[in-house]
Amino acid sequence: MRSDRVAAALVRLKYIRNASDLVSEVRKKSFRVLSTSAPQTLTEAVRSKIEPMKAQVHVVREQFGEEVLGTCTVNQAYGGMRSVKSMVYETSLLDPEEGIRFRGYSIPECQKLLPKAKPAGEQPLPEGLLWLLLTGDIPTESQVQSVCMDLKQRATVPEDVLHFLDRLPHKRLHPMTQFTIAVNLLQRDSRMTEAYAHGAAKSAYWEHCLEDALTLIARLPVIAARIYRNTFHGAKHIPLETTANADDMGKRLARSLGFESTEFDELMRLYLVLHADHEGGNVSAHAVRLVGSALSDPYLAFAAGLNGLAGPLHGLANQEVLRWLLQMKEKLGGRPMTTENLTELCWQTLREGHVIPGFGHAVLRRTDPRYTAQREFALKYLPHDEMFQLVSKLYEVVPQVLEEQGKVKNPWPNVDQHSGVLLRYYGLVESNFYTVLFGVSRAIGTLSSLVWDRALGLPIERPKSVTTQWIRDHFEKRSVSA
Ligand SMILES: CC(=O)SCCNC(=O)CCNC(=O)[C@H](O)C(C)(C)COP(=O)(O)OP(=O)(O)OC[C@H]1O[C@@H](n2cnc3c(N)ncnc32)[C@H](O)[C@@H]1OP(=O)(O)O
Ligand SMILES: O=C([O-])CC(=O)C(=O)O
Repeated sequence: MRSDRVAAALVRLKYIRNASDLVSEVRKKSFRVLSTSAPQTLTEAVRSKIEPMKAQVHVVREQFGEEVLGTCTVNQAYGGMRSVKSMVYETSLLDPEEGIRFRGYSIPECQKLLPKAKPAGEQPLPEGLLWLLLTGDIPTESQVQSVCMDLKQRATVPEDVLHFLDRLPHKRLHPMTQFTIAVNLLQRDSRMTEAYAHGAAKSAYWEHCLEDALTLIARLPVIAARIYRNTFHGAKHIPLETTANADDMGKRLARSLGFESTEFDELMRLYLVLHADHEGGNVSAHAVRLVGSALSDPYLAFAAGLNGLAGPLHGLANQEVLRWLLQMKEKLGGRPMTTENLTELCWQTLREGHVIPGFGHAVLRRTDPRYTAQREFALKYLPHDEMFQLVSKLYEVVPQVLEEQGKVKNPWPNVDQHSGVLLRYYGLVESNFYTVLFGVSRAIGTLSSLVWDRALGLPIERPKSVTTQWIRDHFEKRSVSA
């Protein structure tokens, strides 16, 4: 009965043609309005999706609201809640075997379908991914151009914030610490916080959140470049004129860091796309969701995500990988990169009680497709690079070592195993900085998702915790009464 009423309402709203369409529409990955004219701005496009999506959520909750989505065993509660299905996150979904899909599209599909830089770009523009994540649609060329222009206009950071960053003790503060300081400083510009203070309606939060998200995403390359040049290049900043004709985020990032090659522009585009989103449960995405659920604005929420990304088991692993690879080369001395020599050095790492960085994953059970995409880039542009050859050889060696060790659930490489050698090849050798680049990209996914959290009016997150004593009492009582 309830679903009949829902169907009738949806027919009235033109989301479906008749009640029998309801079930098939619910099964589709996105709920599209039947007749639309293509919106030109991102805000209009998101707006056009909100009511249909709310209707879809409504239908799903009506139909399946009391079904069990996942269970949580005592071991899972102690074990980082691994594979407990207890969140809904719309922008991407991770399959353990296949890897990430952004709004249903795999990485190779995104590389094929998303618009490229004119005239000869081959990698997808991050602005296109942003449109896809926010709306669920592959954008047209002109839609992507509108996002490029919008972000370019927003890509300025107040002088006093830059000067504050200039005065930080760069040699003593990790670039990720400088990065979170910067994002917190920018928080004073939050439109969402301002709107909340002026009594904005809950139904309008998403739009303020989107405003903040776009401004923050646009500003992050400027901040990243400032930190990079302050920390590693004696505060010699790249003049603004140099980036004036950089019309997309990838190129702007490359140029403001101080790199001039079009190949590096392409690498930055690819990098920003690959690292953007990895469903909702990873540390950075979950931190953004959690903090945002208290209605902390996107700046505060994203700063929390960055702090999570800065951990060595998560985003910082890319820094650790490059260090480990360089140590490995040093330990090899002049010896060749044979299977035997590399196997021995991997065992040495394990015997010292360390993880092998860039291998393993909490969810993936095969080679990360983000690794594969970077490997393809390397095969095209730097096949003879010695460090790439080391990474290639480790692809053969490490999984065997980890299998033999016997405790790792996934012996295959993840995204972080590959990024450093690409950056290093083009001269970005300062591995301490790598996670900042990861953070610039992660904003695209986590903030898109945050906009949807507000659009759907998700409540404050508050799972129930229990104590070890509670678990004992609960299950002991149960076995007595059985
Ligand atoms: C962008 C990203 O965040 S991708 C991940 C980046 N992180 C890394 O590359 C760091 C190296 N990898 C790891 O530490 C892990 O594989 C993680 C953190 C990614 C996943 O952790 P988990 O889900 O707990 O992995 P898993 O269930 O396979 O762990 C089982 C055991 O194998 C160990 N293990 C997992 N990966 C590795 C590895 N690469 N090298 C050595 N041991 C490992 C774990 O430490 C754990 O040991 P313990 O039982 O003594 O505590
Ligand atoms: O999914 C995870 O847990 C970690 C990861 O690869 C990411 O966040 O990119």
